[in-house]
Amino acid sequence: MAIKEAEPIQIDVREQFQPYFEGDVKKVFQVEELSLWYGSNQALKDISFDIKEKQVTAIIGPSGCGKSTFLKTLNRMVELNTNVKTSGSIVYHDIDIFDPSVNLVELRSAIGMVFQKPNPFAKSIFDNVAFGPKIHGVRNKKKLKEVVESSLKRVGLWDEVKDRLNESALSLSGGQQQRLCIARCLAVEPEVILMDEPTSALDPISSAKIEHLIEELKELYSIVVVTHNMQQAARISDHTAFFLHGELIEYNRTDRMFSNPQDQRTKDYVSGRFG
Ligand SMILES: Nc1ncnc2c1ncn2[C@@H]1O[C@H](COP(=O)(O)OP(=O)(O)OP(=O)(O)O)[C@@H](O)[C@H]1O
Repeated sequence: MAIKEAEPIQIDVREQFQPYFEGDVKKVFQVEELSLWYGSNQALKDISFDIKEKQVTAIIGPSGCGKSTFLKTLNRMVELNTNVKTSGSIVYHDIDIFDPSVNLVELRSAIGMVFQKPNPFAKSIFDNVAFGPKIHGVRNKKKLKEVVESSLKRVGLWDEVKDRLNESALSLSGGQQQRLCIARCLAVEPEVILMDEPTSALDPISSAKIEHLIEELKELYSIVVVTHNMQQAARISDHTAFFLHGELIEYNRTDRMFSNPQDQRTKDYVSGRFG
């Protein structure tokens, strides 16, 4: 009788030890020696780190340390301020975003942004979401309706607003307005979403909804979120970057950053000793 060869046992080591296999997570941004000045005031100093694809990266640090500036540099919105100068590079996939050939409208739709204070346009709920696609040339009404519906569904707002799409967006609650702003951002099919303290103007229940949404969205998008709230960073992010006085002090997996920070200044900040 022929002896049957034993089937090799398939153990997916990567799955079991996922957290230790970070090397093959793709990068969406490679930030190299980035510095930025507003006039003569240097707000970012020699920042270098990679931002991973389809993960949530939190930017933390005390007020004035350069978090928002860094975030707005990732899609060059910071240049809407006058007298901004940068050095170093940010490579988005394989494109240097500072290259003069980069189309800023395209860059900013690929890398969308959501702000601290919900800022819907004084237009209907429908028109807020349809705005971006219209600007990008979508004229077909059926297509626009589809985009509006799918974007509102993705942020969990559809059931709440489907019967009042023509009402003003300003009639929504703060938390609903923030989800609408996220839907507006998703409607132009970005790849990256930058969020600048997206819950700090919201009540705890609305904040929890946004946090939950961020967790869902990272399946499809790379998310970079500035937050003052350390518990929030610990809850929602995979990686955390700690900034201080315009410098990147430490960048690590969030669990390690909070359980075993390498730099004394990070230790002090995450334990609430300053900031
Ligand atoms: N438009 C601007 N013009 C000149 N200086 C600016 C401008 N925006 C920010 N700065 C300066 O750049 C530095 C970093 O500011 P930034 O807003 O990025 O910090 P932050 O960490 O996001 O602060 P916060 O948590 O208070 O929002 C600060 O010194 C700030 O005064």
